[in-house]
Amino acid sequence: MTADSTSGNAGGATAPPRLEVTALSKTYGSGANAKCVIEDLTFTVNTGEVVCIVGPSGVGKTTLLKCLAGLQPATSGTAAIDGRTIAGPPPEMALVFQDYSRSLMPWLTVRKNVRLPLRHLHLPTQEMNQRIDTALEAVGLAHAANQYPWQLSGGMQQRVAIARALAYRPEILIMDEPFASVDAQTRFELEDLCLKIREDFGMTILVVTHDIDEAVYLSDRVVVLGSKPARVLDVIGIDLPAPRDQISTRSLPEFAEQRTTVLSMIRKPA
Ligand SMILES: Nc1ncnc2c1ncn2[C@@H]1O[C@H](COP(=O)(O)OP(=O)(O)OP(=O)(O)O)[C@@H](O)[C@H]1O
Repeated sequence: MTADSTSGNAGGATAPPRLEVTALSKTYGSGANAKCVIEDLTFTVNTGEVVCIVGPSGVGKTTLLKCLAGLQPATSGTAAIDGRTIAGPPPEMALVFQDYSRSLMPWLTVRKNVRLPLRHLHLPTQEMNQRIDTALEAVGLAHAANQYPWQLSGGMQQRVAIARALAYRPEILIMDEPFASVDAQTRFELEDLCLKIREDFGMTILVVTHDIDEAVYLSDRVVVLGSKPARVLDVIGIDLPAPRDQISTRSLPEFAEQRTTVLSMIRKPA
């Protein structure tokens, strides 16, 4: 099933999109050195949706995420939250990157790492502690609050990075290949954690991943990118029953069908 990339109404019949990317292009350099990395990208993410972006390696995902996070301007087109063009880091957004080992401070305990982004919110101490406790509880790391990142496994460190984003209570969570560096079992657990976060906190979640199965498992819709320059090939609605389950969902004939749809789209000659 293919959903129209501009209608974006999988999450509600008339609700406007939470995140709206419209004809977004990014060119680095100028003149003879100009390199168009992203061309005319248009897609939406609705409130409470999980949307995955898939595409070939080096497609320009970091470039796209930097534009969405307000860290660099688009060359043309817009990215907007609730209709407001993103011109700087949006306060309602948090990011989780793949490289958790570099995003955590090794000299701070888990608790202090999770507290880092909250310093700027000037919260009363009690509320700050409550947010940290709730976030650590949500990722199953309440017991590790006083340990240091280097005392934890890779999967646990990535949970700390996710807890840090959760404690900030973003309305929109953007994750860049967040589970790429962990073993298969941990990856499944973190995928389920992602779905649980959506249920528990009602977050809108955008995930970049190279893993087609992961994209189908997690998503309400999958945005398929073609490369050189990156452009939207299709937006595919994922029609699988909820709640999703690592064994039963992945065993469904519909899962295999949707996986094949996404894969053939990626492998189709440009
Ligand atoms: N600041 C920059 N100046 C010039 N070119 C850049 C810049 N940043 C990225 N690029 C180029 O844009 C292209 C896409 O890079 P980007 O990092 O966005 O891709 P990616 O999908 O994140 O890659 P990967 O999958 O390898 O992490 C690459 O060819 C890269 O060399």
